Amino acid sequence: MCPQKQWSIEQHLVESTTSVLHEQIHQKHYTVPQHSPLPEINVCYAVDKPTQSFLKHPQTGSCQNVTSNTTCCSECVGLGPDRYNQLYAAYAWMTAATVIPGGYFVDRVGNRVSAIMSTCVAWLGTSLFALTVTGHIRGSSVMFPLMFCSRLLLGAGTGTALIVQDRILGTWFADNLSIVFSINVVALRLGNVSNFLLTANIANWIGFTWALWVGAALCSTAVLSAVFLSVLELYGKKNSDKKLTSIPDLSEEPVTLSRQIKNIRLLPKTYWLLCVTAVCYYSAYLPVISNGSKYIQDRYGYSKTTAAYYVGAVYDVSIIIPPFLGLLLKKFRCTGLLLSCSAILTAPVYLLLSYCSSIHPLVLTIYLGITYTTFAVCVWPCFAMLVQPDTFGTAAGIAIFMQSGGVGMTNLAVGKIMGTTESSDTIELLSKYRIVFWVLFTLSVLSAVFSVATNMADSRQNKLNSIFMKDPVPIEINDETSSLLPHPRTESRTVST
Ligand SMILES: C[C@H](N)C(=O)N[C@@H](CCCCN)C(=O)O
Repeated sequence: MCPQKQWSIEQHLVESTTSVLHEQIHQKHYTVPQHSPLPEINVCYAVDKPTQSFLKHPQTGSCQNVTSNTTCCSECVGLGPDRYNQLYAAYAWMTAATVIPGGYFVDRVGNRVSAIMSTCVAWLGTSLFALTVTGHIRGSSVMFPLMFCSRLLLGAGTGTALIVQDRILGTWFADNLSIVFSINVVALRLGNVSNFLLTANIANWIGFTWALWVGAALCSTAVLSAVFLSVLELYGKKNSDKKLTSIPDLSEEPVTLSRQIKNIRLLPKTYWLLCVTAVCYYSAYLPVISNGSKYIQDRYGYSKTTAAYYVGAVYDVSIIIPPFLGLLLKKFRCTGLLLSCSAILTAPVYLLLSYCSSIHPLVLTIYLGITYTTFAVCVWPCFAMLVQPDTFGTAAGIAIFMQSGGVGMTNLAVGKIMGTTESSDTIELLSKYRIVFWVLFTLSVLSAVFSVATNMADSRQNKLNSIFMKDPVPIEINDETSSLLPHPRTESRTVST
């Protein structure tokens, strides 16, 4: 199945030598980035890969009583791996727990209030985390509980902020969904990459504590952006010559729970099929991002830095190609079809990573970057095309809740397969990786199947592929009391005044 090319020992030695050079150049660069919503929020992460060494290192505080043969880290706070990973879990599960009520909250109070409140909560979380490693709190018995609380706040804030972000794009740019969502993916990934380029270097330059405070200060730009956005939205709604949104202002009929429940029940089948498509895709893709660096070290023999650099290539691609994809979709208006193509073309990469060591891992990570980026640029605008803005928050909350649940379960499954302690036998280790890749491949195939089912379910109205629409139906933004408009939302729309 794969072109057979055995890497000789010499080749591995050459590779490991050059990777040492890489180490000098790219130290602390591409460790595994994590997904994050609003680009400004991205600097809100207090716990991320570049700072993990300061957090996990067992040695804490001053180094006076450290014996010569013990590594010392006066900056470190000594959480250890278990408590460090509890901070990640706190964030992930809080995001999942809050996105549904958060999405309803967004629909109820509108973009402006929810944008400001969600970014304030995230900023509070980041600031609290910085406080925990400052002064007398650092190393005290309350440090970790406060850290844990800060991660809960961050999870609640960023999860809701992600929904607000997409709702604003879907509300204000319904005529250019592909373009704006592709730019959004670029902003997200720029946030990831800049976060990993800056955080560790700042920590090394002015110390870990100050690095976290710099992060908290940068996170405040998310709040300032939300305030500026709110001013713009107010101005836009008062001065625009067309009704840009069907979202009721507070002065109009408020969004009620019963109305939202009715609207959710009225959501088309395509929405639910799209949710499953996204769940399966991200459940397969994200574990590769989080475990890819270690796998590349174990499977191909690269250094930690080189391996992380190769995994980071996924995000390099995500910074470059989205605008081109957005322009392509704007012209051909076949978002649903491209979604299926990306899902189908992603599936083989999991088996190639597992079985074809003769293919350079960088080739496969760049390939994954292209298919993932195409999928991300397509899937989120599809939600905006299927759901009206006044229900989008609740609907997006359900979608992200399902996605978080799927990703969480897949990560647990991967952990169970790999075992609590890493196998020292390479053959056994690689056979465990192979099982993992078969699980991810299966999820990816399911994602492709459900993406095709989504397009088939949409084929009557062609909301996702308006290129096939015979006579584009003008979108009438009628009174806000109606629930879901019968008309499909397409890239080209006519709105009533
Ligand atoms: C993991 C997180 N919930 C997520 O889905 N991240 C997506 C968000 C893309 C948002 C586009 N408006 C990603 O691909 O990073």
